[in-house]
Amino acid sequence: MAFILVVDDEESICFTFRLFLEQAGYDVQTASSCAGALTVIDGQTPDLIFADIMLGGPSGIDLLREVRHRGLTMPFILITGEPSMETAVEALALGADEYLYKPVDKDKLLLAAERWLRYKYVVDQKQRLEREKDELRRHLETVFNAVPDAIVTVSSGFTVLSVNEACRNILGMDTAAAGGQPCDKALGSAAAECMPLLREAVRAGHIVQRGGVAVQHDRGEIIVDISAVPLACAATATEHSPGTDASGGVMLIVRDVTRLTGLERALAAQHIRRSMIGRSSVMRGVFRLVESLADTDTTVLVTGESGTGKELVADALHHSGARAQGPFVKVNCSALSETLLESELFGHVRGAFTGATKDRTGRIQMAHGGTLFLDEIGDISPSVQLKLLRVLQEKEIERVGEGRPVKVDVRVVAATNKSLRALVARGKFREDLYYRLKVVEVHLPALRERREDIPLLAEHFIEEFNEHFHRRVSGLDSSAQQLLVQYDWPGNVRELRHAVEHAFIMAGGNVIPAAALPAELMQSGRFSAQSAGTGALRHDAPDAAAQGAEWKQRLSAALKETGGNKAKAARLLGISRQTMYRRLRELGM
Ligand SMILES: Nc1ncnc2c1ncn2[C@@H]1O[C@H](COP(=O)(O)OP(=O)(O)OP(=O)(O)O)[C@@H](O)[C@H]1O
Repeated sequence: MAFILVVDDEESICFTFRLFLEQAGYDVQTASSCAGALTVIDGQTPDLIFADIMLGGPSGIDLLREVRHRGLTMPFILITGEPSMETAVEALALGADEYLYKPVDKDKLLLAAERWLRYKYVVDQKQRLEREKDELRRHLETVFNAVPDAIVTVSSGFTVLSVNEACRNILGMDTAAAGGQPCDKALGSAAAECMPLLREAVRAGHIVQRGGVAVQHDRGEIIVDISAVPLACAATATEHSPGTDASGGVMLIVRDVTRLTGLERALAAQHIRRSMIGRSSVMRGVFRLVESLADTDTTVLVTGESGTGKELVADALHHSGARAQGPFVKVNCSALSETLLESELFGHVRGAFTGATKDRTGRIQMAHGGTLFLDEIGDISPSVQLKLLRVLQEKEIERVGEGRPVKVDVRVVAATNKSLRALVARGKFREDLYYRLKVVEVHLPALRERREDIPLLAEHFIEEFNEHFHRRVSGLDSSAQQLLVQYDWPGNVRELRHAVEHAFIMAGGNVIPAAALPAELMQSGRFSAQSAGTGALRHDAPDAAAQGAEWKQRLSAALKETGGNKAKAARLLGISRQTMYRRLRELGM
């Protein structure tokens, strides 16, 4: 409720004014002198004052002067019985809002009260909004200066409007002098990287970003992510809305990611070393090479015998590099016929050939923004070779049956266990494609060339199986380890993994004995070449009985594991079904 003070030395006026105003719903106090009025004001600030000029002592004008002197801005209405030009002028000059002549009737009084209280409400609201706006501006300024990213607002004519504190550290800017300067001058050495993005954002009217940009700085080189955001875009937070009017200027945001990049590199290296096991110097060299290639877009050819980990290398190159967020698409080139491979890789349009009932996106296009892994690349036909060459040279594809090329952004990693050089020599593989693929070659050595990695790999697989089968196998006994290290591993790490899985399942206890290993390994050790070939037991050997018992144990374990399924048990033991039946017969099982 509005509070009104009425000041008059005539008691009857105070009484009637109070009556009329209270009836209209106002809270009213009266005073008969200037001093009395000031006592009321000290207790509670009125929203409106009506004061007679003549108060029989200090006048209403003195009261007005004191009120304004105290910085109070409420409407002040002077009332006089003897209007004079001079007092009216003085009153208005001192800040009186209205000058009323007696007699003041009810309507005149209420009209004045209502008008001036409404005016006061509007003025109060405006002042409150301005205070809030000031507070918000101060708050934003604090945030603007506290954010760790360098922020520069730039007019559409590329003049610096404002900069925050972080610009000093990240861009080496003189933040006090930057406002009003041409942007390229204020940005100094960062201008070469930032200006094209600012221009593009103004031109296109949408956010333009670039990551991992190296900027020279007095602290040396730093790596930054740069975004240029049209201010209209920032205001409406409509990211990537093409066509936004950028005439309001652009905001440049520069984030120092030097430390982050270092951490990412360390994480990437960790990823590679965790997924790929090996301590031999040759494998350490492979890891170093893979780490250094992860962040590049270079085409990589991974070579090595089957099972040496070529796919793991492709996977590590993708997942520890800049394309990790993009797709990793694998194509096994030897698994498909020429036509199928072509449409699998490049896609096709409906009706391109019999059976092409609808449009299909090829794997290369699916890998856009990521990595395409072409396994068994040595097996592709001459026509696919030619098309692939175009992908590597032009970075574009053409779907089968469509004459229109489409741009693609893929990193190609190819793998082969064949000698592409020999295929080139025999005219089976295009030389130009060979060199395009082999920009960098990662060669994986056969397992027999790095026997020191075998115990480590076996341990790694046992841990994996422990987790998978919920067991606690602690490792291999020394003879089993010896067998693993001596064996030649024609199937390389894949074969080792299968052998350890086999032994893990066969072994009843917590330590894996040599007897639990697959037949081929046993044969390479204690069984004769003849038995290795036929799978027959050597009853003439001095330890035939022991071997028989061992086999009995292995066969029962395998049958138990497979729920009595002999075919599966034979597979588990690495022997043919016929051998399995023969052994069961021989051992009376
Ligand atoms: N260094 C390694 N550390 C751990 N596991 C490995 C390593 N190398 C290979 N492997 C494992 O061996 C198996 C075969 O690996 P991968 O498929 O990568 O080989 P490849 O060379 O691509 O084989 P292929 O030529 O037959 O396609 C996989 O189970 C893989 O996890």
